[in-house]
Amino acid sequence: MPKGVYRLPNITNEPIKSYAPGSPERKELKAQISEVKATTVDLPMIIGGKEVRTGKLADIRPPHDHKHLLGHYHQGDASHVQMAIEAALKAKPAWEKMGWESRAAIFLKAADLLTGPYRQKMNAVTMLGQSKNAFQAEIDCVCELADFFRYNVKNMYEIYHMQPNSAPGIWNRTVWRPLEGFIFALTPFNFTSIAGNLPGAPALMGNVCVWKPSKTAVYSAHLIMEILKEAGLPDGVINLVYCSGPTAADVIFKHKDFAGVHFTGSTAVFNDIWANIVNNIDKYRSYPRIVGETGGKDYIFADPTASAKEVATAIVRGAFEYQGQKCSAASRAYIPSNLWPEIETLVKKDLAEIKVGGIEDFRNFVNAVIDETSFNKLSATIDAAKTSKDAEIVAGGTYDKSVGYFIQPTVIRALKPDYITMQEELFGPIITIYVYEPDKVEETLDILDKGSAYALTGAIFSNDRNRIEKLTERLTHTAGNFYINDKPTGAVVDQQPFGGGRASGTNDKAGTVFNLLRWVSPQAIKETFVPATNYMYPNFLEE
Ligand SMILES: NC(=O)c1ccc[n+]([C@@H]2O[C@H](COP(=O)([O-])OP(=O)(O)OC[C@H]3O[C@@H](n4cnc5c(N)ncnc54)[C@H](O)[C@@H]3O)[C@@H](O)[C@H]2O)c1
Ligand SMILES: N[C@@H](CCC=O)C(=O)O
Repeated sequence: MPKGVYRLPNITNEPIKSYAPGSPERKELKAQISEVKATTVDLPMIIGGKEVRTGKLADIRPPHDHKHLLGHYHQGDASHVQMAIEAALKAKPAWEKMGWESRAAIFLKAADLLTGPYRQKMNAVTMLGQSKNAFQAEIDCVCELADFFRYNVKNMYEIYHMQPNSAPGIWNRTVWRPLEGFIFALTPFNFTSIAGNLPGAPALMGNVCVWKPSKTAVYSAHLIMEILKEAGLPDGVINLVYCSGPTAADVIFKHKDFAGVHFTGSTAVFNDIWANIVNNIDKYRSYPRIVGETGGKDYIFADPTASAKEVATAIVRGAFEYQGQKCSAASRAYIPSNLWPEIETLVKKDLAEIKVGGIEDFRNFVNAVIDETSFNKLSATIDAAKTSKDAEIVAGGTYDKSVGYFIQPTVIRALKPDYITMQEELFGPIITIYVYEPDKVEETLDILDKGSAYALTGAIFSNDRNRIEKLTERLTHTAGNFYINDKPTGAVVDQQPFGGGRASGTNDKAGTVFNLLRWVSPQAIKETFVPATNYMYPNFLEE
């Protein structure tokens, strides 16, 4: 237990390195990419601190170069999920007794290992495994993951300082207890930082976890475990299993010690999870915490006074960075007809310059989409738009999977505002534009508001302060992260707390106190210094 009310080290956002030609970090990263590419790894599950190999191997291949083998991972089954739960529950008593400063030190050390000796390995693994270019990898798997680990510590510290008042003669205290049972962290492919944060945040608060990563992000998940182990995380606090989502769900959601799920992924899967938990509600010791950040159909709305160049740049960056595989990616835009001809020309000019290809050529702005399933869905969407009377292809529209899963950045113009790609999340480098008449702003805002089930991110562009105020008010419930004159992607921990409402999730804002509060069950303690010795209160006495 701590003997002192310790102050934390100063915590700031991890600076982003540039990887400009000639920079030392570029040279180091290229060397790491070559090394990771030349090595064939064999990745076990990690349960109770032990490496678990099943011999049932699945390939790890770069999405941009699917003939190349990076290695294998060992697939588990229901018995491994059960083992992971048992290992977590075994580790729980010692972990929850450990002083908060030791838990904090482990995650602060992990952040320093990640941003120091492991920086370029983590970048290389994420770039090769998830097809991210150097900049996209750096902002995700290094900077954002380190920010999550560090700001979670700062936020835990603030939570622990949230203490009640005490009347004379008593001392009231709040104990920020971890939850009873274990947490299930179920993570997506697209952000290594999110994958590390979902088990990391509950663990920091004293919980134990079973972590099932996406099958297309196993390599970076395994490296996060290595770093946490080196940082001193005790065995069994986080247990990494590789099996299908439904296999894990079937064991976990029937377990009496299931205490909560920390999920990021698609809305359909989250709905399935929620229903599964409801169906098993009688089995649990406590009401489980359900935290899920899910899909988006994120928008750009340009007002007739907006700058065409600024809107065009936001479209190109917002829709096509990381191949549009950000939950925040701009995937629908409402553009006034007075600006459209200029915006169309500018977007086409940028897209003519943009290079698409593998991650080793650092000039490539767009890399491959995550897998063949995604490639097939996106190429079918493009083909449907080509033949639809309600849409036309403005730019891109080609694709090729012979070497990697490449989809050319594509702009579709919807000729009616409810065309399918204006409503549904695609998760790829495709944006759909609806051109509206400048005298129809109000009607268009209604279409935007009701046109999709999601409310994750949104951006407005305008050069008129009164309109900015009106648009901000009118669109209040359409986005958990709302941008004025900026693209809707690239939220930074501690600056733009991230998460959305409606079908986009529970909006618990990763990296903040709001999220961490979901992983604790506060206990109020009242201690009386001189206890009462007479049961009577004065009002019962005779006159
Ligand atoms: N709101 C956010 O903060 C945020 C951030 C990143 C990604 N996302 C969303 O994530 C999605 C992309 O990621 P993805 O393709 O990895 O998502 P996904 O929903 O396909 O998978 C997420 C995780 O759930 C598992 N899973 C899949 N089916 C399951 C089932 N039936 N039962 C239990 N588990 C199951 C997967 O194996 C994976 O580990 C997009 O919809 C994107 O918008 C949201
Ligand atoms: N936080 C990221 C999105 C994470 C979802 O995939 C952003 O703001 O672009």
